[in-house]
This record gives sequence, C-alpha cells and structure tokens, in this order.
Amino acid sequence: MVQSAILGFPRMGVNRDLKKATEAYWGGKISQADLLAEAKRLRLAHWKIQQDAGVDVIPSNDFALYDHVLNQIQDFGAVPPRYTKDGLDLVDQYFAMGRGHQKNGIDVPSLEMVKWFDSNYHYVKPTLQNGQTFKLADEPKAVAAFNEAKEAGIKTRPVLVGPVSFLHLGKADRDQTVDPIDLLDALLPVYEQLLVKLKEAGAETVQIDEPTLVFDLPAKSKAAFKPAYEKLASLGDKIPKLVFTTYFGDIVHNLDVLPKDVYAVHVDLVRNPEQLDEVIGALGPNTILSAGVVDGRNIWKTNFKRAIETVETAVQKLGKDRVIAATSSSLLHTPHTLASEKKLDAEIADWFSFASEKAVEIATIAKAVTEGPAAVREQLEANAKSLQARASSSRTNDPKVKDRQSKVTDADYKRKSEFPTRISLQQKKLNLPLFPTTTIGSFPQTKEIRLQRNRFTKGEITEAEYDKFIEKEIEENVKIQEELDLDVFVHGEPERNDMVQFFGERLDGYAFTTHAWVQSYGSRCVRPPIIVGDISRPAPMTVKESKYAVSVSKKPMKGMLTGPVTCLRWSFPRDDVHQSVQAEQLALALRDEVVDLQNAGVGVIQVDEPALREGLPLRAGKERTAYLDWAVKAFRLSTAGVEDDTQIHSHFCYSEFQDFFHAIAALDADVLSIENSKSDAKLLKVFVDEAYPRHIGPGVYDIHSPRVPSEQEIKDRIQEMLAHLKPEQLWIDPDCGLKTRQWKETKEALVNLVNAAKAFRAQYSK
Ligand SMILES: CN1c2c(nc(N)[nH]c2=O)NC[C@@H]1CNc1ccc(C(=O)N[C@@H](CCC(=O)N[C@@H](CCC(=O)N[C@@H](CCC(=O)O)C(=O)O)C(=O)O)C(=O)O)cc1
Ligand SMILES: N[C@@H](CCS)C(=O)O
Ligand SMILES: [Zn+2]
Repeated sequence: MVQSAILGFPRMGVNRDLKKATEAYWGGKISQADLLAEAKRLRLAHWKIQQDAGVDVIPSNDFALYDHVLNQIQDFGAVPPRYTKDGLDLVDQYFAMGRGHQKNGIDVPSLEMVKWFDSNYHYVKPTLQNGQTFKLADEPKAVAAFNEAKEAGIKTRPVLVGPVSFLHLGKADRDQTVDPIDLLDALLPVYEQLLVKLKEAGAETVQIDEPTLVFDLPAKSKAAFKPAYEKLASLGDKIPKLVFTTYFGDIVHNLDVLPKDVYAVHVDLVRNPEQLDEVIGALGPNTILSAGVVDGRNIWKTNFKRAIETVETAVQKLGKDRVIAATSSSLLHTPHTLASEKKLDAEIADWFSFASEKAVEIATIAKAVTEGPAAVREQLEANAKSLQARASSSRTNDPKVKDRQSKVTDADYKRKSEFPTRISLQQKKLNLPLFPTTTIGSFPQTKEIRLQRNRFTKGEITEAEYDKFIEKEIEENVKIQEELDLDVFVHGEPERNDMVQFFGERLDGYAFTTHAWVQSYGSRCVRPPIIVGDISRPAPMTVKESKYAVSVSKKPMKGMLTGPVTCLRWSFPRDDVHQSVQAEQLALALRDEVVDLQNAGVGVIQVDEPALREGLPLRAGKERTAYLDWAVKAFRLSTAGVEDDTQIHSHFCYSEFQDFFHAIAALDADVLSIENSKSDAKLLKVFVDEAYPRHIGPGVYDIHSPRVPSEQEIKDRIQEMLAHLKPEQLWIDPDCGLKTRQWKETKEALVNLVNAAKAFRAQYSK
C-alpha cells in the first residue's frame, strides 16, 4: 500500500497558543511548568489532527519552543560557552540563545538567526568553536517527543536535521576559524547515540532532513554525505530506518552522493516534478521513494489529478510498497486551518487548503493510489470542480492591469539623472550632517496600538476615532525622535499590522485572512495575504499618515513602503501566473504610491526589499539570472517615477551580499540600509571591492533582541565600518525596524546610537 506522510506540522496552534505562552513566560506571567504543559497540549492536539485526517506517518520532534535547529544545538551540546557560564536552566539557556538574555546581571546576545532556505522562516545558526565537541543531552527532545506521542497511543516518525545539513547550515563563532563541516567525525557519534535511543524507544523510522542537498555544495560538504550515511548504515538494525529527506529544490546535480542504503528518499515534487525519473534511477535497489506532492509552502488546494498521476508514475516503476505520498516539505510554512476563516468569501475560500486540510489531502491521495479512484470518488470530483471554478473565475483576471503592463517601456525603469547629480540636489534640500542617523521605519507596536486596531477591526471604534489615535501616535513618535535628535525621521508605522499584510489589505487582487498565521521566528508570526488575481491600487495607501507626519515634523520625514518583491514573497503568491508578472503588477501599484508620496511633500521614501535576497533561486545558473532581472526591474519600476531631489532609500535585513551585490547595486537606490550587526564587518568588504558609489547604513545593532547595545559597542561597530566605507557615504541606523521592541529599550538603544554618531561626526568634522 502507498502510505501517506507529513513532514512537519505548524507549531503555533489554532489561536497562536504557543506564541501567547512563550511571550507570557518571557514576561514573567506564567511559570516554566505552565509553558511546558501548554507545549505538550499543542503537540498532542497536532498529532491528533493528523491522526484523525487518516495520515499514516505522523512526525514528532517537528515541534520547538523557538526553533527546531536550536533544539538540536542544545541537545547536541553545541552551546557556545557564553550561554553555559551563568548557570541558566536549560529552558532559559535555550531562549538566551534564541533571543538574548539581559536580566539579573546576565548579559548575553542571541545567536545569529537567518532565513531557512528561501522561506520567511528563520532558524538559529549552529555557532561552532575550534575543537568543538558534542555531547548528547540526557533527555533529548526527539526521544521525549516520541515517547509522549507513544503514551498517547500515536506512533510517530521523529524528525532530525541531518548531520551534513546541521554543519553546513552552521558557522564558526566570532574569532573562531573552524570550518563546520570538518566537525563531522566529532558530531556523528551523537547522531548514533540519539538514533539508538530512538530505536530503543520503539521508533521504526526517522526522517533525517538533509535539505542542503538541493544546493550547489562546496566539494567538502558534498563529500561529507557518503561517509556520514555509510557510518549510520553500518549500525544496521541498532537504529531506526532512515528517510533521507530533501525539499525546496531538486537534487539531480547531487545524485552521485545520494545514499543507496537508506530506507527511503524524500524529494520535493511540487517544486521540481521533473526530477522524478532521475531520482528513481538513482535509488538503491530497495529504497522507497517519498514523493512530495502536497505543497508545504503555499495554500492552494492540491490538484488531486496531477498529484495522483505523479504518485502513480512512481508506483509503476517501483511498486506500491516502495512509494510514500507526502507533503513536499514540512507544513510549518502554512497556516493551521482554513476552518478558522469565517470572513473569507466562500467562492475564494474553496480554492484554499491550510495545514489541517492538507493532512486530509495527503491521506486522500494515498488512498486513491492504494485503493483506486473509486474509493475517493466524491473527494476527487469536488476537487476537480473547485479547481475548475478557480480557473474560470472572473476574479482572477483584470484587463486594465494587463493593459497597463503592456505599456511599460524601458524609460520607466530609469531615474531622470545619475546618482552624483541626484545626491547633490537631495543634499541641498535635506541638508543632512555627516553620519546621518535614521531608523528603519517601525517603532514599537505597543499593546495599546494593537488593542485600538483590534477595536477598529471589530467595529468598536469608528474610522475617525482610529485615525485620531494613529495621529496621536505619529505625533508622539515625532516628539521622541526630536528628543533623541535623530536626523531623518519616520512616522513609526503605527497604522500597520504588518509590512506586507497592510499593503495586501489595500490592494485589489488580494484576499486576506483573520487567523492564517505562520511562524516567522521564535514567537513572531505573520499572516501572509493571498494573491488571488491581477493586482492594482484602488486608492493611495500610506499618503494620509505620511502627510500628517510631515506636517508635525521640522526634520526630513521618510515615507515607508514595502517593495514589490517583498510584497510578493511574503504573500502567498498565485500559482497560475509567473511571479515576475505578479511583481510587475505590484511595482506599478507602488510606483503610483511613491509619486503620490512625493507630491504630498515627502522628500525621502524608503522602499523596503528585505525579501529580495530570500527569493534568489537556491542554485546559481540561469534561473537566478532570470529572477534577478525581473526582481531588480520591479524595484526600479516602483521607484523611478520620482524627481532627482527625492531621495530613495531601500532596506535589507539579510546580509549575505557576496552572491548578490550586483543586484543591490543595480537597484540604483540613493541610500541602502542593510543588516550587518551580527555578521562580520568583513562582509562590507564587497562594497569596497566593488567600489559601491552610493550611500549605505549597515545596521549598528541587532533589533531582534531586547538587549540594549552600549554606546561603546556601537562606536566599535562604526569604527569597523569605517575600515571599509567612506565617512561621506555612511549612515548610522539599527539593522531593522523596531516594531518588536519595547519603548524603554528602544529609547536607550537610540540614545546610544545618536551619541555614537555624534562622536564620529565631531571627530570627522575637525
Ligand atoms: C521584518 N520581518 C518581517 C517578515 N515578514 C513579514 N511579513 N513581516 C515582517 O515584518 N519577515 C522577516 C522579518 C522578521 N519577521 C517578523 C515577523 C513577524 C513580526 C511580528 O511582529 N509579528 C507580530 C504580528 C504582527 C501583526 O500582524 N499584528 C496584528 C495583529 C495583532 C494581534 O495579535 N492582535 C491580537 C489582538 C490585539 C491584542 O489584544 O493584542 C489578536 O489578533 O489576537 C496587528 O498589529 O494588528 C507578532 O506578534 O507575531 C516581526 C518580524
Ligand atoms: N520598514 C520596516 C522594515 C522591516 S524589514 C520596519 O521598520 O519594520
Ligand atoms: Zn528589516
């Protein structure tokens, strides 16, 4: 029989219960025991959902209080010494690594957190020492979770990040030189011990995630697969059978190192259906194929006919007992359940499938292949009807949008003059000092702001009352910036629930949800709006608030927009139209907004593109070139409609610039603010090597942590930057928006930032 399998389930719960519990714990409102009890309740609830859906293979150890890679960092004893020296208990040590700890005289920043492949999820980077040793925890979370499910009568398949991916996704700690992959021999015994323990607990199979196999790997990492999996294979029946799992790309270029003697190999056939034949050809003689046919990254109903055909193609070659039907990746990237969406238009809701519905889908697909279509005839018919209704719906198609797209010309992508002319006109208008200070846009989204927005959404206060409240917040933000003596102000984005959702809610062509939260990092969630049709802007989206901010401010005010690529990437995109077309539609809508802002007296406009890097195809080659071409064009199309003396800023919170520099430069933004605070200042070298001519603000402190950086720390950062960048091109700013922070720490950090900038200004003005 063809079994159904899920690779991972969202952790937050139906009402973001995990977020609420962790934040309550951090705030001292609940005890550690309460937090752990809530986590247990959620795990059980999620296993039950999958069991009730009829899923054969249910994952365990996919859950994490903060991040699943962080779970392994701790369970493998790969905790940098700065987190062990203060005697924190294991839970607090874990959170200290995730989000920093500054309490009771303990002051330690978090570990670096970066994008999980090309998704909007973030993982904590294994941060390794020279001569790193590993030691398995006494009670590894994988074993505890397996036992917990077993006690509830649910047999699960534990999930682990595999040894090669764990190391490849890691890095050497600051001032350390170790190449993580060289630690493989030291690490493997820990996997062996853990796998033996899982077998002893009763686990028959283990999902061992090696998604880095989709990359173009450096030779050393690639070469690590063979010895690692030969070693594990040599343990025979002492360990569970391994399901070697890849996702988010094809593995055809790395088939030469695909282990032959694993029990099963999982591949993502939603992203790369074309890899099927070649992967089957490279399987060991008894290896099972786990065919990822239900999309773990998007919310569209699965096309049953197509998915079943794919699974059947595999079955024809391998037989029913050598094929598993699975989700393409973990469902972590999808919301919990469509059932919570009471306000979605019924026609549109019928097109979607969230995690709980996908669980039913994968069970249905497996049943259709095992028992034949007649066994699920009703489901197949309903699915075909729904897909047909979407394909023929008038709501997906807007001829006016298409007409405008057909009229875009080359001139629309170009500013009127080159940067030197622009910057001198801008400087005349803005009159900024050396080392200008600014922030990235958002100020703390306080409880009060969320409460008032919630009341407005529920109709408990009028639009006029809400607008008045927002005006008061903007005024307050301006006052604080005056007191801080920052140079370029922001209005603080109090009116925005999220930098993408806010725009989705104001654009035609989008649907948005009330409960469809997806974890972004730690306790932070996003509710990606859904692109269902052609996109256009029915009315200005941000002009009212920015115009008000200009009217109450004596200093230059920066208008704040989310760029077309980020709007696209952090939405659930359409799967029936190429992403470049959706990006161009967004760009045209934003272009009108940019011009409207300028005409309303906003002289500096920041168009954020933090997701531009994340969208880069995972492998170099023609797909990457094509992506960069349309992504850069979309940004330019959205910003190039302004006059020379309007200063365009852009912001990126992710700093892997080496493979990306030329795209950033090609955006032609006057000022870039980039994340740099946790990364090595050496990264900035690329801006020197490539003689980056425009202005740049590499973030001087990390905003993801509540920790306040000292003035000296910031000065040290600026000093490091000056080794690479000219004083005339350097801006001083935090490395991202401050919406997740409290006001107290925000003000303290910004006082230190302004003082540090002033010290350098005084030094360089002499
Ligand atoms: C900058 N980043 C962003 C990413 N992706 C985005 N889509 N947006 C981003 O800003 N990716 C990379 C980075 C880092 N990632 C994140 C992700 C999420 C947050 C964040 O702060 N999320 C908030 C939720 C924001 C939001 O939508 N808020 C709404 C709803 C607020 C709410 O919870 N309301 C309550 C009721 C009100 C109350 O009583 O409190 C409810 O609905 O129950 C809003 O403000 O209206 C989060 O809290 O997780 C940051 C960075
Ligand atoms: N302007 C946004 C950018 C976040 S990436 C903010 O400040 O929150
Ligand atoms: Zn950012």
